[in-house]
Amino acid sequence: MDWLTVTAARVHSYSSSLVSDNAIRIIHDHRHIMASSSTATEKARNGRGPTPPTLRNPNDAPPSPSLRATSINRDATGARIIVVMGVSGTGKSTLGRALARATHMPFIDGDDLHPATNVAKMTRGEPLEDEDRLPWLETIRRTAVACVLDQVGEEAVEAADGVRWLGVIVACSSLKKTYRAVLRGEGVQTLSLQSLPTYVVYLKGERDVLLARMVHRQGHFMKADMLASQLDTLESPEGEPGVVTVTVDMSTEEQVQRVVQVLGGSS
Ligand SMILES: Nc1ncnc2c1ncn2[C@@H]1O[C@H](COP(=O)(O)OP(=O)(O)OP(=O)(O)O)[C@@H](O)[C@H]1O
Ligand SMILES: O=C(O)[C@H](O)[C@@H](O)[C@H](O)[C@H](O)CO
Repeated sequence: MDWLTVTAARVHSYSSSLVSDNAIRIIHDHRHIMASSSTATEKARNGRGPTPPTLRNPNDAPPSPSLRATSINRDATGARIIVVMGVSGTGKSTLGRALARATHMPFIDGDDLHPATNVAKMTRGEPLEDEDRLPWLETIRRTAVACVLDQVGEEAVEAADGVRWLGVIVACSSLKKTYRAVLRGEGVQTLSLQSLPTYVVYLKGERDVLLARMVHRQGHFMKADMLASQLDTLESPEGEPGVVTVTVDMSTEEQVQRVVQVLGGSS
């Protein structure tokens, strides 16, 4: 078995006990997306076709210092989770995807991990409560950790800012301080990586702007009349460690630039 297979098998066995099938699908989708984006970057850089990804056998000699700095080692040193948070309609999915493109990190949309019962409840216009959100938040943390484990030993692709970003971007409302604690790994049982550093990008916006966006948004289960409960539930993360605030009146590009400026290179 090569290292890729070992990694995939480990993630699968890890995931099967702690992470849903949907999460496994998302991780595998990311592998595909990352492979495509690496290929595109490679082609753009040297005008040639793709080169196979560099996969390291864990029994090989330790990597040179320069390689160690640009790949996730077996303890996932250098990797981090970046959570994009805010109430409904702030642009978490939009910014999360844009950040993933800019940094070549994989992206997990927390909405894709809601159990059907949560989606049904929100579709009926009923706000979620702590007991609905806590198991979902644990699933998000475990999926993010599994996604990082899946990258162990792989070289990160250099982003336009020259930084090789390691880890995963997650979009999740993360409305309360206790929810963010779960996303940071507090009290969540995982097989490893309890200390994977977690940063928060806070999308901050005024009610009127968000309401206008939600009213105009088509085909989404979360309707505009849910905004009030979202804002009532929100506990601002400002003042907590590792938080970058961006406002919803900034363009997505400006938001990406701000996050890259603050978090680029730090881990
Ligand atoms: N920076 C921005 N400027 C203007 N419009 C934006 C910006 N970011 C996102 N939008 C728009 O706002 C709407 C909500 O964006 P998005 O779905 O990404 O938000 P969200 O926080 O993920 O929402 P939800 O949590 O309800 O799924 C979309 O129509 C999107 O195109
Ligand atoms: O914590 C929550 O109440 C949920 O995460 C919501 O925020 C929705 O999932 C999201 O807004 C989708 O529209």
